[in-house]
Amino acid sequence: MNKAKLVKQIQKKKSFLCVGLDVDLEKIPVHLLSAEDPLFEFSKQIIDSTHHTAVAYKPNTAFFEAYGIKGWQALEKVNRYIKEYYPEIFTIADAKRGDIGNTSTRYAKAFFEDLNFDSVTVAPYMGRDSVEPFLAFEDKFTIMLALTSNPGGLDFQTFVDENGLNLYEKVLQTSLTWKNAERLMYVVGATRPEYFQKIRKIVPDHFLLVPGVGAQGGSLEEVCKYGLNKEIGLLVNSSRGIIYASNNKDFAKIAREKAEELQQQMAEILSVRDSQK
Ligand SMILES: O=c1ccn([C@@H]2O[C@H](COP(=O)(O)O)[C@@H](O)[C@H]2O)c(=O)[nH]1
Repeated sequence: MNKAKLVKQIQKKKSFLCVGLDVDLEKIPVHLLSAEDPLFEFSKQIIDSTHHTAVAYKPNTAFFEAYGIKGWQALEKVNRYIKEYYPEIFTIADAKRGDIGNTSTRYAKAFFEDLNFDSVTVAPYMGRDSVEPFLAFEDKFTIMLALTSNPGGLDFQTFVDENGLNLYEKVLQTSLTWKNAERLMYVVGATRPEYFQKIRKIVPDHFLLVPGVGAQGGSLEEVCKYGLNKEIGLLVNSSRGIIYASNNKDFAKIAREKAEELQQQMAEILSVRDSQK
């Protein structure tokens, strides 16, 4: 998918919601455990009940990989289902890959060609040659970790160098010099709203994937204050806050209500912003 299609969908739905599919068999409603493929069945019902509110789905691959071959098959089925029934929706394999060049090429092929995701998350720690193989794929996006939402995110990412630059700033600045840098997006945690203004100065035009709203306590309003750009430029993710809002038979209905709540807050923020233009 290209950026123009993503932006068009965001404007049409008045939403920049990404629903995270962190499918844990210990958390899904018990009646689904007897389904032939519970990982897929749960994901499918969540997708069918939230697709009108969401512009992206983000299966976290760990939750599928944990179930071995069956998990990989379910992951492939989930992406294929979205592509078949809701082709306008952007898909993110949250896999946090990255390795020496020839290995990264194989990871990129796995997620972009074999599994056909629109994007994959990548850790930047191994540098240019570990990320550029992902960027070689046209109409695919590489979402690089910049400033993560977890408490340990500050262990290294805010380390300051001799020029006074935080590590996450160095990562952002350096990545802009890489080939096909326009195919980058960046992960910035919703739990770090005080950093968004600085980050937007370095990457004013790139999309930011923002996890941490909902279960991790991040605030949508705070993120939007400096995170929004002229094309909206945000994909705000919520996983547990939507998909596990109920673990009874009504889980899909409740997930829909939670997703609608977030989408309505987004529409409201966009309408206030438009009225101030
Ligand atoms: O900095 C990061 C990077 C990735 N994640 C992932 O996003 C979701 C968040 O789930 P919630 O249930 O909405 O908290 C999950 O898959 C994480 O692995 C992140 O949280 N922070």
